[in-house]
Amino acid sequence: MPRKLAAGNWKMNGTQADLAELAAMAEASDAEGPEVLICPPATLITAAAQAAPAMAIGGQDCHAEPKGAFTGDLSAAQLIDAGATYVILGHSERRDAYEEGSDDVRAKARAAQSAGLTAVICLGESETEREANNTLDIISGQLAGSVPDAATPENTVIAYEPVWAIGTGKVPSLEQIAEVHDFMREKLSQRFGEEAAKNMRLLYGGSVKASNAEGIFAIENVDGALVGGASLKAADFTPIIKALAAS
Ligand SMILES: O=C[C@H](O)COP(=O)(O)O
Repeated sequence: MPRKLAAGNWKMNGTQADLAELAAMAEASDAEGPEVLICPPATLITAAAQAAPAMAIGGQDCHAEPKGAFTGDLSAAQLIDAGATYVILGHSERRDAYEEGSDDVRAKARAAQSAGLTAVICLGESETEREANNTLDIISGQLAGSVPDAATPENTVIAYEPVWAIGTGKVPSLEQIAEVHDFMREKLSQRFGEEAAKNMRLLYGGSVKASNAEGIFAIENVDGALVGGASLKAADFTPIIKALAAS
């Protein structure tokens, strides 16, 4: 069984003053428990890595090219240089706002993995797609299109994040989460083999809170969570880490 992962995505939130939260979160991280990852804004990666050496630190995006004239972008090697070991790719906020398609996500994931980062590749259906009963088709397409052929349990984590559940307080039923996670595990198994698929961590993301974490973590193919709003404060994130440790 892979080591579980409690991941926090701070999105465009946080300044130096918020690093104090990391120290409190780090107290809930221990070598026996789940791995804890925080992906702060890029401006805080180095300081976060120094402030919380027991936790993993990640970026929220990277460019597919290793360097060049890409104003405002960051390469995978630059994230590593700053102290990151993970990078979130294909988050729906980037798929939507920057029109990133699965081909773009796969190219970025290849660059990240080649540089030595673990890519947290996000997928998820919109509310319209869910209502039209297209969820599994969407997941299948995004999984096939976004995950590089060189994916391994070490360099890849998959995060299922229904777009309609992000920041809304709406959460799929436990049966709906289980259905998608079982489906992803099976698809990964067909492509990468049973052993690799079993060890590739599958996270659920979308309005995870202390109050719903226990139920979500009890689902067989959920290996952790990608948490947005509830990862900003130790008081909110620590109970989620503890629920994962207890699952
Ligand atoms: O990356 C995290 C997700 O977008 C979930 O965000 P949320 O926990 O605020 O719903």
